[in-house]
Amino acid sequence: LFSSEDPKFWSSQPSVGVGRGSFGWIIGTLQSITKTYEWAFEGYEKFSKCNVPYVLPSVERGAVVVIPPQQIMKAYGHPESILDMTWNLTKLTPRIAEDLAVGYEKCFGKSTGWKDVVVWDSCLKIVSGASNGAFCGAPLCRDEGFLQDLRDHSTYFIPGAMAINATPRLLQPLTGALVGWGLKYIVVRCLKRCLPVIKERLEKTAQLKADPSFDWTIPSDGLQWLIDEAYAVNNPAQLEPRRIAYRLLVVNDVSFLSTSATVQNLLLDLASSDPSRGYIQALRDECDQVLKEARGTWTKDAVSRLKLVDSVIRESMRLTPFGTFGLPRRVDHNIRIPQNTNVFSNIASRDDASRKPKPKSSVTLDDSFLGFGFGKHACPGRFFALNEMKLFVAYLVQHYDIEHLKERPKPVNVMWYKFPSDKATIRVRRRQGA
Ligand code: HEM
Repeated sequence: LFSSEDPKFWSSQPSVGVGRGSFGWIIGTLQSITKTYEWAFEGYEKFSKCNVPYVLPSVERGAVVVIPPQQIMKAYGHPESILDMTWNLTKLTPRIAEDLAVGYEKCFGKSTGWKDVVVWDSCLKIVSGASNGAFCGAPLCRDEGFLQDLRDHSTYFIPGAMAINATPRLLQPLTGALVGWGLKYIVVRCLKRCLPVIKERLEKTAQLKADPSFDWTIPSDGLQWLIDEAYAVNNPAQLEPRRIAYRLLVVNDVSFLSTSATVQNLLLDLASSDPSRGYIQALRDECDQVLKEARGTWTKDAVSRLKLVDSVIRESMRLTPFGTFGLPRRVDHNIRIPQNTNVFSNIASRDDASRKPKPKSSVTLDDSFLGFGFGKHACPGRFFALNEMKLFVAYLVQHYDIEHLKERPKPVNVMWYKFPSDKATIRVRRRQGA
């Protein structure tokens, strides 16, 4: 049950969610499936506000220590890397804008009459197409079968990992095998579609390297950068098509589910915002103005001028983060917390309004906004993600009207995750002349 071998440590710490008596921890661990969200607020009020760490039972990770916001800087260190794709946003931005438009037209339609759309499903479809425009380009990014396989892989992978973590250690080989078989089946489907494209890329790259006059324009996308990187390390094994395909899968797994979840929250926040505040119109005005100044084409510079859009994304991420807790780390030196203890940070319940923060971009990491994590392992894809999300918002407000939602559908809190409500719908219509 405990992730540390030192039961004395746990019983001596302030805690939330632990019942009384000998079975207190066991009951708490089971209750954590549905009560973690509630406990986050209790723990924040009782301990975090006074700068005191506390412990919490968790079915997925055993007992965890929750670090108070004041100690996050010290505990998590400083960021180390940003992804190569960030440096290439100049090339990628117009393509992402184009693929977003394709996705919107498929999911939200072109009719000026009102249409019901399922928010989560649409966000997954639009984001998977646009992200893969940057990751591997056409034809794969327009291959609906391949995109569906990628979506299946990511949506199976995360609950699968949670199921393995939540299983008692003795039974983990069994859950691991079950989850692994399911994933293997999806991987085979993905490979069937993408291996021929990867092999063709590799052949053309090799031909161009052997003969610089070979007539081929080198694509500018993540797949090509993976191939270039494989050449750069001078190890033929890295050029194995399957290995490259797995890397493409991993990039998709870490990226488009988080991006889709964030934009679906944003859509629901906008749709349910008080119409008299005019948020949507203000965003539309900013996007129209910036696009006009950029002479009708979305470039990296133009996107960087969308300040209001950026603030709206940051605020929506603050209001509904991807999880109640996050940034899991394992203690590897026995300092004041025993070795192997799991450490978490509270994301959902933070009293930032009282700190009067200055306006900051969503990609600026600070200890009062943990949407992209913090420290050494903060999200290296955040610049890419923000660029894509801003374009997502721009296309939405410039091309569609959104009917006001009286009540904002809530995410489903399971353990420390917030799963998007997959049935939530909104009504949209294409704007006249858009
Ligand atoms: C809105 C979209 C996204 C959100 C909210 C998000 C959030 C996060 C968070 C919270 C972490 C963990 C940070 C920590 O533990 O301190 C993370 C890690 C990571 N993210 Fe993202 N992410 C997003 C998009 C992306 C994209 C588009 C990519 C790649 C193209 C990406 C690649 C990664 C990678 C590789 C890591 C692991 C970093 C490490 O362990 O050092 N993410 N992300």
